[in-house]
Amino acid sequence: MATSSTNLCFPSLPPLTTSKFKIGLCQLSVSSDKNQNIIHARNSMKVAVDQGARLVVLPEMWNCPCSSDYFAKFAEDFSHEDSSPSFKMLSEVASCYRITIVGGSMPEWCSGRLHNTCCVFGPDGKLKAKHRKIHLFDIDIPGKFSFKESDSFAAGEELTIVNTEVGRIGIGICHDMRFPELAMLYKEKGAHLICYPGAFNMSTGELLWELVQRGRAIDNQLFVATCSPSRDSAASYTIWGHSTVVGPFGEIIATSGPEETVVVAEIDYSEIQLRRESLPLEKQKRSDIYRFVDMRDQS
Ligand SMILES: O=C(O)CCC(=O)C(=O)O
Repeated sequence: MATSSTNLCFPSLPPLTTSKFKIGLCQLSVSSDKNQNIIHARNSMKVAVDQGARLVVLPEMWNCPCSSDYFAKFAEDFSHEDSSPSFKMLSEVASCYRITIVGGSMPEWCSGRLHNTCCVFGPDGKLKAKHRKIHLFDIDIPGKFSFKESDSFAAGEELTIVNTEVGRIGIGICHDMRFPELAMLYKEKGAHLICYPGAFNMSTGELLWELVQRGRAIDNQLFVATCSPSRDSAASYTIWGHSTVVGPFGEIIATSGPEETVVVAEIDYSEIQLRRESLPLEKQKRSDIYRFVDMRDQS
């Protein structure tokens, strides 16, 4: 089968002994041929690994066009690995190169429902975590843009934070990034990094994509990484692109344009401690005066 990989393996990499490692973001072009998308993702991950990436992140909907015409047709049931070629390929690539993969997102069938799901694999090829998108993207900007993700998918119900060989990682998918509460909870639970596979569009991308991820990073003084599909200007849902790594001071460590590319950047978790020491937001918080009261109860 075209996704076979045995001759591409690396010898096993030594365990991470410092707080530094390289992350690879595979900003992929996605077609309406699922097999082609799988081969393409595999090849792109090899490019990231060849540049030293120990953690590879894929885009939201890397194996399926971002369109309700395709989600159900392309969905896989991950509980049957043999009938889930996308899941199988991610597991093989993780074990073959001994890397951690945050596997973007894919449409998943489970108990008759469709979810927008991210699978995280460890260097042994085993599934470490599965995040189902919690906040579905329903938007209507009259005359400009409308999309109703909840017509296709059921929302996930759980946070996903996972210990990996490359730190403690919180997972969100695209619109999940707009909700600061989720990132705050990940910070509280000890995340070093939050990965958001995403696919912002042309109506929100330019203004908000970078702003939102920098906001999540600086509020919580941790690393944020986003990975998007590349832009296809002819597609019905035109994607913004610009996969990015942000540091705990809100600084852009690496980013891309809209085109297909692999971004590889170094993350140094010791920066988190430094930033938190020099600007101790945690100590400065006034939890004694923050009250989220529903004002309707006061009237
Ligand atoms: O929040 C946005 O502006 C875009 C979100 C999105 O594209 C998505 O969740 O798929």
